[in-house]
Amino acid sequence: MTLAPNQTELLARARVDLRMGVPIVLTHHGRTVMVAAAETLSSGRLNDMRGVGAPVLAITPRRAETLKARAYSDRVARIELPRDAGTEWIASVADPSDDLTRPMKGPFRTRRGGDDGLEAQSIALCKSARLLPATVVVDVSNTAEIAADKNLTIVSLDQKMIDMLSLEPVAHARLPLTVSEAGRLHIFRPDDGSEEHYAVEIGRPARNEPVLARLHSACFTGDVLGSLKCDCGPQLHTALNMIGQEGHGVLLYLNQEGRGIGLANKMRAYSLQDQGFDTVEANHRLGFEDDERDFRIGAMILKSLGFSAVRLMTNNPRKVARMNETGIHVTERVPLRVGKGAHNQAYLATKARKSGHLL
Ligand SMILES: Nc1nc2c(ncn2[C@@H]2O[C@H](COP(=O)(O)OP(=O)(O)OP(=O)(O)O)[C@@H](O)[C@H]2O)c(=O)[nH]1
Ligand SMILES: [Zn+2]
Repeated sequence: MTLAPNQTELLARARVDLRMGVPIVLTHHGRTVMVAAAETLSSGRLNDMRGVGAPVLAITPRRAETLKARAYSDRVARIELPRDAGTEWIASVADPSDDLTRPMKGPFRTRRGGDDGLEAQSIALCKSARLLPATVVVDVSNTAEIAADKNLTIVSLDQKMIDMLSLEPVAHARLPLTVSEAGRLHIFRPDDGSEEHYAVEIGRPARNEPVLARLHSACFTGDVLGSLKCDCGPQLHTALNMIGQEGHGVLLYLNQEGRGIGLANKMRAYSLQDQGFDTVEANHRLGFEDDERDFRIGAMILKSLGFSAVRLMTNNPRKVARMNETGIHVTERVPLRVGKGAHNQAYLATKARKSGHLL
């Protein structure tokens, strides 16, 4: 046991720094870089980073494709920052909101060859901080001096990243609901400092039988505001009703807003959808994959509650596949087709066509 923060804890700290616009330092196998999130970097700090060396703007291959920039790698594209490029230039490359009104972005000089591991890691950090997936990265020669002098968070990635997230149950209490008075809400806290997730248990489902279950991803707009752009609100309430009628079951409310990109990025995606792009194209233009969710979280919560088999309420075959792969046996898929209307018809059709959802 040591007082000093470990790698997971330093990464949590680094995510907050990036959100606040404070650069961080990443090291791996003798290479050291300073990293800032494109979205939050100020002009003053950009100038400071230029004093260290020649920065690149790291973006995802998805975003590079939209910008017609060569990625030379399947994990990251590194655009050389022109001498006169300021934060406005960086924002216009990272953020697609004005792509249509300013179609002539570029041409871009991208770096080829060399080690791009830290650039790729920096983008993964931005994604987990729910920021736009774009970073300004500069190689640093005098690590100790820079970090000690400026008090920046330094994270060494030499140790293999522990991909095995773990979640702890922190509290639960009785919660009578409209659909059933026998409700109980459980809170689970990930050990990497990310958002907590919830399980609504109704009745006292037997642990040795397949439980009627829903893995619901947070949708503030649909679940809370009653947005007509998606089917989330009706799916949430129908699932709770079905479990209530059966008398036993569990609904996981996973804080993976916007298929894991966060609400701010989802609103950026909605704005692109208003410009004519569909839900998948909008994610790609922003630099994200179609779906950035980690469904292992759902499986871990189910296991922690003592379940090993589910009758899963979903139209998404990926959820079924991921549950089976992560040790939760799906004995039956229970369709959940509700909430179709004029505003979300095209959205649901795109999910069926491009993401394999069952209509
Ligand atoms: N990025 C993005 N996310 C969206 C959009 N519309 C809805 N979402 C999010 O999509 C997720 C929908 O989650 P779910 O309903 O659990 O999942 P699903 O993949 O549709 O599968 P099932 O509902 O189980 O059939 C929520 O996190 C919403 O916030 C969109 O246009 N773009
Ligand atoms: Zn929704």
